[in-house]
Amino acid sequence: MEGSYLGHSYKRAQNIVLVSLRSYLILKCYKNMIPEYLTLNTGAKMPALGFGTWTSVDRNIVGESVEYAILEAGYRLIDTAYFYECEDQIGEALKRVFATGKVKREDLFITTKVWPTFGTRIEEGLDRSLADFGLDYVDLCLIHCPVPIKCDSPDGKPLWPLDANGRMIKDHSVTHVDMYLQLEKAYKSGKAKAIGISNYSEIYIEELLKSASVVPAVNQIEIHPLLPQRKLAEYCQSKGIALTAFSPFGGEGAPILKNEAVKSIAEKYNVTTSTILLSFPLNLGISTIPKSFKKQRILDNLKVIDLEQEDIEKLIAIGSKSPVRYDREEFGVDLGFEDWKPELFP
Ligand SMILES: NC(=O)C1=CN([C@@H]2O[C@H](COP(=O)(O)OP(=O)(O)OC[C@H]3O[C@@H](n4cnc5c(N)ncnc54)[C@H](OP(=O)(O)O)[C@@H]3O)[C@@H](O)[C@H]2O)C=CC1
Ligand SMILES: O=C1Nc2ccccc2C1=O
Repeated sequence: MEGSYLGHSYKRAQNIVLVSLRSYLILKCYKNMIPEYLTLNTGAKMPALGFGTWTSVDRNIVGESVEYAILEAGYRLIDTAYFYECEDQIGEALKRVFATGKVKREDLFITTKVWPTFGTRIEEGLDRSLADFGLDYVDLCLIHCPVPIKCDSPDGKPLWPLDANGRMIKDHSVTHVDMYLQLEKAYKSGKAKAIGISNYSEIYIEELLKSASVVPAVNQIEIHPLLPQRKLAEYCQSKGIALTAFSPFGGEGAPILKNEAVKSIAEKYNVTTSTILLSFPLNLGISTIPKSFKKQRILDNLKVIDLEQEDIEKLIAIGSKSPVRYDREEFGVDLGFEDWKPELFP
């Protein structure tokens, strides 16, 4: 009796172990569908989900938000730019983070962007960011956008010089290809472990690749269900250029969180709409960098899930016919995006 009882409990234990092992393996495969990192064409691993830092409303709390995001929430990628005018605050935050001894420089992936008022002095633009950070290298440095902007002052300001007609003043003495070739020098000097581009459409990338000796590691562009940019994304991926989706919620005020079609997919999975919007690029192998300076949202924005193929397709369909671009800055040139509508940029 005792023997059979022991035998029974042994079998039960064995079953429990087998079932647990099977669940673990299923869960492991399931979890693995969303990448934790993207491997760049340099071989470096870039965290797939990072922390955005651009704001026009609450710049005074960028530093403390970055500190919280790294130390309390566990973000390891910080996305910033000279244009955001907060890199000094981020530098101070990084010093506080390193002083805890819990996170080291090599645990973090810092992305910055050189603003094109430094069109003829790209390396100097990067040096200014490095000085503000108090770092001797960044993990990724991007040309912020492919339109050189006129500037005569050492600090690259004004960032958005306008002529008497309110048009942004371009610098015709330099091309977007020249800007990138200067960035290649910074890469070769080790100040940027990887280099890339931002706001580049296919036509600009084609031109760039004819002269570049270093294929951009990343193109950072606006991507979300209302602007899926599938053709550009697939083109970049075919060239070994990883993508980062900016404005995953549609930018300030997070307008896409109110989209009914996205909401109904969130209901199906019993998750928040923000989880769906962040899971969307990740399920397509695209990294993303949501911005929030609110503690609970900083934590919430780490929640992502695997989406079924039919839902990924539903999300792509939302903006495929009539894409909506929220980042509508007027550079005075056609940036060559498929959804470009001149009337949006009068
Ligand atoms: N390369 C480029 O040209 C560009 C790059 N970027 C980068 O991409 C990052 C992200 O894009 P961004 O334009 O900031 O916009 P996002 O799409 O990340 O949206 C930010 C807005 O969403 C709100 N928000 C964040 N999380 C939540 C949540 N869980 N629930 C409700 N609201 C939320 C934020 O408010 P709150 O802070 O109050 O939570 C803020 O108003 C930028 O910060 C920047 O680093 C952005 C634009 C252009
Ligand atoms: O995050 C950003 N917000 C912006 C607004 C205008 C131009 C560039 C950017 C960014 O990179």
